[in-house]
Amino acid sequence: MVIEAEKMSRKFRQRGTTVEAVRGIDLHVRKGEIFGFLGPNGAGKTTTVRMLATLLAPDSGQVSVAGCALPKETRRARHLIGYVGQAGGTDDGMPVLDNLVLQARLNGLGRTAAHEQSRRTLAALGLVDLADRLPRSLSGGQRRRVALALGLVHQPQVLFLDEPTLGLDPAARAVLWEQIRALREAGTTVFLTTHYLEEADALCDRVAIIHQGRIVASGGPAELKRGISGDAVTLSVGERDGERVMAALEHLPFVREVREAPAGVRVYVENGADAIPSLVRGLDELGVTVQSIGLESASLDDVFLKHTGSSLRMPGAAGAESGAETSSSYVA
Ligand SMILES: Nc1ncnc2c1ncn2[C@@H]1O[C@H](COP(=O)(O)OP(=O)(O)OP(=O)(O)O)[C@@H](O)[C@H]1O
Repeated sequence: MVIEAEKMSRKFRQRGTTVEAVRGIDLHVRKGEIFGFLGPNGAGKTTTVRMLATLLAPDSGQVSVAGCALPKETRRARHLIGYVGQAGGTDDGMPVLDNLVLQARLNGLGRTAAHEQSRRTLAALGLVDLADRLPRSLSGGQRRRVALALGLVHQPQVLFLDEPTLGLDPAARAVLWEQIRALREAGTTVFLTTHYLEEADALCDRVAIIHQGRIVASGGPAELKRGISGDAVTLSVGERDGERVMAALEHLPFVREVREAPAGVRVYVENGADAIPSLVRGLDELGVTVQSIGLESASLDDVFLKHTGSSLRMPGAAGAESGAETSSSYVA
């Protein structure tokens, strides 16, 4: 394992109150995989990634990264890992190339090696044209790619990325995903935090889901979704009828589970297409009008929902995103 954490915890004390940001988590990340750490705002993602990247000391627990036991071997570990925080870490008053050279020098490379490695990294990420630009003049997507270059310039074995695509449009996000996949092909282990379900699903070999400082599920995205199995049918029935509908549908023999959803209910069944006519008939008998019906395969959000009781997709929630997963909707 390239990253191992056992019972890692961290509290913060602020103005007389204590926040248990990370509550005794275990992590095992294999060499050469993209490992996603998925959770909503405030779940403990940044605190965890900063502890693994030697930037914050845990209160308790055992941590080893790239074969270095922390905190004992922090200095050695720092040469073997790269870290890209949410702020990106660029010096805005310095051209992109100089930023990289400085970063390489800080990581112990000599002057010539630092220049060579900086140019090589810019070329690998398609950033050669930006070498003389100041970071503040770049687009959001370009800045993220420069931040990635800074994390990579000393050729780390393990790269930590804290919300690498936060706020980027889908096209810029897709470019970064390709670059992160290319790192995996080259043997780099990538540990990234995200609150985008789609990102965890599409990019990561394995994920851990964190909620209120605890890991509630972990495994490959497909494996986690198989644990849910079947389809999810979303029925919009208006808030007034939600509870009555839940009670009625729970009793149907082919229904595995019913949960509250925005403006309606979400029903878990083996085969959604087969179930929809019976669900609509059942509601019709109750005198409930169905405004719309959505059919999806179980998603990582369903995994999140199962383990936490809330959805990352609820309106206004951290992970809410539109059109992230393929779904078909019918208006009844
Ligand atoms: N330096 C600090 N002082 C006090 N509380 C902190 C500090 N850092 C984090 N916290 C608290 O710890 C909890 C976890 O925060 P953390 O930043 O790790 O979450 P996160 O999952 O990364 O969230 P986000 O997606 O918003 O970045 C939150 O309640 C946060 O307010």
